[in-house]
Amino acid sequence: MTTLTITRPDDWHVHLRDGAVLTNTVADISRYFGRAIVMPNLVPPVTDAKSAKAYYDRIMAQKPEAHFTPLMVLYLTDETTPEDIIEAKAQGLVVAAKLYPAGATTNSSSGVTDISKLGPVFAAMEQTGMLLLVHGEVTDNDIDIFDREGVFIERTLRPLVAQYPDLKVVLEHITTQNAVEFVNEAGSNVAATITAHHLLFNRNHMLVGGIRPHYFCLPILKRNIHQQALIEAATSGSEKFFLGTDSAPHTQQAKEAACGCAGAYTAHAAIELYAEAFEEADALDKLEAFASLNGPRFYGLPVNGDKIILEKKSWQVPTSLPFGEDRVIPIRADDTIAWQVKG
Ligand SMILES: NC(=O)N[C@@H](CC(=O)O)C(=O)O
Ligand SMILES: [Zn+2]
Ligand SMILES: [Zn+2]
Repeated sequence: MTTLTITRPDDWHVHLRDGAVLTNTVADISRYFGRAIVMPNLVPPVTDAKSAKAYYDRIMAQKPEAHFTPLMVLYLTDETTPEDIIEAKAQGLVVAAKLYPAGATTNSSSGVTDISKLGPVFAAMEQTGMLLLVHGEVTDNDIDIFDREGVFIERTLRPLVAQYPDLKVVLEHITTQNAVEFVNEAGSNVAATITAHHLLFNRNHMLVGGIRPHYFCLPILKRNIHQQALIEAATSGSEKFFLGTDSAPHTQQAKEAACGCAGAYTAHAAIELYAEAFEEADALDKLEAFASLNGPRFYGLPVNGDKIILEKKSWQVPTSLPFGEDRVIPIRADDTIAWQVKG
């Protein structure tokens, strides 16, 4: 049987949500990931050291596998102060702060309305070495949803990166060739995460033969030339690109609705789906750097000290999975995945 042994990977972008569903999301994410950057877009959001500690404790109360550590993130709002950053950094659980342009995505109504007012906050992040994670989409009604990432890069991100050259910035869940080019051309302080679903799918998967709500996520799946650019970036060996699942569960009812929520659930089989994408690109030898080495290097954290083993052994994904009192439909539901993690 074909096997692949890699250093234990980390997930640099995941939504675990809160309440009863933590039982399911924490079990899935901690199965083999060493660490996960836990997104703060709860209602209300995680905005300071105190709420980050409380959320951290709720995650740890689920008794994740011993190899797992959640890394916490502050949600930037118009009210965030430099003191919030300094206090969170000193507390030690928070490693990054997240910029959601107001209204860009799920639970982003408290997001930032005027980025120019956050100057002192970005300066404090630069000084304390706290990373800035960015949901990179503009929200203007007149900008087409397929163009929102590209416009955000030119209008907001390029000037921001120029203004704060020492700020470490991760452009999250990139979906376009424009984003790949921007990150490649930027300094070593700029990196990006790429999801498994943006490597495996393009907008045809979501829209041909019927509308498939479980493929609907933000930033939205793009045309195949962009998918190809993401595959090339992830498998290029460049240290600037690393694994971030953006596994973002919503209940089956919330997805299969007249106005369905954005988000795809991949935490049930994350590294397995990435392995498929890398195998398809004939680049399995590049998976370890992308999944296990580049992320910690960029965050200034040690690489995990142990290994996991992937086996080429097809398995059937269930029709749905438990999600608190509800069900979540995972990516590849009722279909097979070619790889399995041993043990
Ligand atoms: N990716 C998504 O489609 N949804 C995420 C939010 C986000 O990461 O933008 C969610 O929280 O549901
Ligand atoms: Zn996002
Ligand atoms: Zn996300």
